[in-house]
Amino acid sequence: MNPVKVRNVEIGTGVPKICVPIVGVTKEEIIAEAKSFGEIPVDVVEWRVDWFEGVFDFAKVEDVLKDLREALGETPILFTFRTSKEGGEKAIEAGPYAELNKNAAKSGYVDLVDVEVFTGDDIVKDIVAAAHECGVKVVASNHDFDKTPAKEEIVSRLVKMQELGADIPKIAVMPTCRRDVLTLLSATEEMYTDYADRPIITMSMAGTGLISRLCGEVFGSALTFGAAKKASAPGQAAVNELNDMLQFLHANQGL
Ligand SMILES: O=C1C[C@@](O)(C(=O)O)C[C@@H](O)[C@@H]1O
Repeated sequence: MNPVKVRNVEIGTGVPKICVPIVGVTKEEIIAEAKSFGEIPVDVVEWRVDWFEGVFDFAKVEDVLKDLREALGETPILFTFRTSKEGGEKAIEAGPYAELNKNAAKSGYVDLVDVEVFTGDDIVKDIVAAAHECGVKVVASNHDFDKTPAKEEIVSRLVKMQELGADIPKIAVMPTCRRDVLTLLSATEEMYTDYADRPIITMSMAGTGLISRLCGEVFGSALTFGAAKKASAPGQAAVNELNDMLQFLHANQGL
């Protein structure tokens, strides 16, 4: 297992890292939210740029990124355009999607970019190469907001992300019953133990799946999303409580 180091944060060792999403619409909202993070335990900030009103004008995106970087100091920034196909706010064609992510990586303001693995293998490889050229890490992702695929399917998607060169494979799935949560955890354990040579991120969404956002240290998920103001997906707990739970589980691993 090779941890991924972004700024001063090591993803893949010890307590799962906490990522807090920003889902503001205007520049003012986005920067105000970033400035409010001073007191809370945040390892990584995700800017969900698909919520931003100026997302299709890169000059506006870069203008926000510059101020975000200033507001966040050394906290790593994960740049994410979540497409409407995978639960995000807006649709985008593959070409502009690739351009946006490559421009974000080139801007020098972001540390990680999220790339949806089902955008297409060639485009994913192209974004990965461009990001790596700028020293930016890639989180490959996949989301199913309706159901939980079979364990073998979850593992094979995570393996595919790894093969395409992503630094951190990630999958979020919706449980339709309690057993689905076990399927996600079992897939996580299998990927972590048998296939992964890098950190992975997994979660089962909504209240039923919340347990999966707490126990990553046991089953092998290296990072978990918590909410500061507004959650970006169902099942994200408040970040202070989330941190307490992670610390509790970590402190008692030696029992
Ligand atoms: O991929 C993810 C995970 C997520 O969907 C969640 O369930 O916490 C939240 C998104 O903002 C993020 O990009």
